Amino acid sequence: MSQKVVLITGCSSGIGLALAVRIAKDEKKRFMVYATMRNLSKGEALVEAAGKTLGRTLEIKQLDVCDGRSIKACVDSLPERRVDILISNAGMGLIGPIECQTIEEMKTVMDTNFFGLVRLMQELLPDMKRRKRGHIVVISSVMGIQGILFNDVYAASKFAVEGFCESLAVQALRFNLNISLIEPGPVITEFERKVYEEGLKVDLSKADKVTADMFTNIYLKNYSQIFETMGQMPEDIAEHTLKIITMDNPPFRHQTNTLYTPMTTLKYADPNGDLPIDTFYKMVFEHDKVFNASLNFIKLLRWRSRKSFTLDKDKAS
Ligand SMILES: NC(=O)C1=CN([C@@H]2O[C@H](COP(=O)(O)OP(=O)(O)OC[C@H]3O[C@@H](n4cnc5c(N)ncnc54)[C@H](OP(=O)(O)O)[C@@H]3O)[C@@H](O)[C@H]2O)C=CC1
Ligand SMILES: CC1=C(/C=C/C(C)=C/C=C/C(C)=C/C=O)C(C)(C)CCC1
Repeated sequence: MSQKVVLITGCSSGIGLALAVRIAKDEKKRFMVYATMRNLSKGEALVEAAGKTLGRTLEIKQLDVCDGRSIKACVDSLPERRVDILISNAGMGLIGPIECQTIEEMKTVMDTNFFGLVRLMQELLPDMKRRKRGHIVVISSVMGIQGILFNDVYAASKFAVEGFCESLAVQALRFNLNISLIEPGPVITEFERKVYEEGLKVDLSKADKVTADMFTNIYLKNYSQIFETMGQMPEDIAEHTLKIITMDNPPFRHQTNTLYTPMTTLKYADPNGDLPIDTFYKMVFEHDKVFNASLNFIKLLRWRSRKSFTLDKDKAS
C-alpha cells in the first residue's frame, strides 16, 4: 500500500504544527504530509520540529484558507492533485461581549473557521468522490457542541462547522468517504495567548457595567486557571488524531479531553437544553468557590500524576 497523502492547514504553530510533525514521524512511514501555512516566513518552528522528516515525509507549502486561489494553487502543486486525508485545522478565537465587537471582526472569524473549511471542501471533495477514497478530519472544538460564556461568535463558527459536516457526512458515505470532527477542550497553544491578550484589550465602554464586570472579573480572571487545570498539549491532540486517521471505521465525533466530558455530557442529557446552561450559571455565579476548589483539586492531582510519571521515567532510565 502506498503512502497516504495528508494535507494539513495552519501548521505555523500549535495543534497544526504538532499534527504535521507527529504524522510525518510515523514509525511505519505510512504518510506523506503537506504541512501548509498562510505565511511561509513563520515556518521556522515547524522546520526545526520536523528535523529529518523535512523533504522526506514532510513538505511545507503556502495555503491561506481565506483565499480560494491559494488553496487551488496548493492542491494543483500536489502529485495528481491527490489528497487522501485532509486535516482542516487553521482557525482563530474571539472573546468578549458582542456589543464591543465589530461585524468585521466577527466576519473574519467566520471566514477563517467556517468558510475556510467550505473552500477546502469545494476544492477537494469532487476529486475524493471520483476516487471514492478520502478522510476529512476537522479540528472542531467542545465549543462545536456547547457554547461558552463570551465565546459567542467563536462557538457559532464551530457550530457552523459541525452542522456543515453532519449534513455532508451522509452524502460522503455514499462515496466511501469519512468525515471526523475532533473536539478538544482547552489546549495550551498560541490560541490561548492571542485570545487572552486580545481580551485584555477589548474596549468595554460599549458594554454595561454588569457585562463588563462579568467579562473582566469572572471570565478573564478564570481563563488562565481553566487552561492550567484542564488544558491539553497540542501533542495530545496530535496523538488522538493519528489514532482517528488510522482506524478502519473512524468515528464522526471524537472528544479528546476526559476532564471536559462531564460538561459536554450535560448537553446530551437534557433535550430541553436547560441543564448545561443552568449548570454553567451556577458554576460561575453561585458555586464559584466550589468550582474554583474543584479546579485547584484537579490541578493538584494532575501535578502529582505528572511528578510520579517523571519519577518513574527517571527510575527506569
Ligand atoms: N487552543 C485551544 O484551546 C483549542 C483550539 N481549537 C482549534 O484548533 C485549531 C488550531 O488552533 P491552535 O493550534 O490552538 O492555535 P494557534 O493559534 O497556535 O494556531 C492556529 C493556526 O491557524 C493558522 N491560521 C489562522 N488563519 C489562517 C488562514 N486564514 N489560513 C491559514 N492558516 C490560518 C495560524 O496561522 P498564523 O500563524 O499565520 O496566524 C496558525 O497556524 C483551531 O481551529 C482552533 O479553533 C479547538 C479547541 C481548543
Ligand atoms: C469550563 C467552564 C468555563 C470555561 C471554559 C473555557 C474557557 C473553555 C475553553 C475552551 C476552548 C478554548 C476551546 C477552543 O476551541 C467557564 C465559562 C469559565 C465557567 C463554566 C465552566
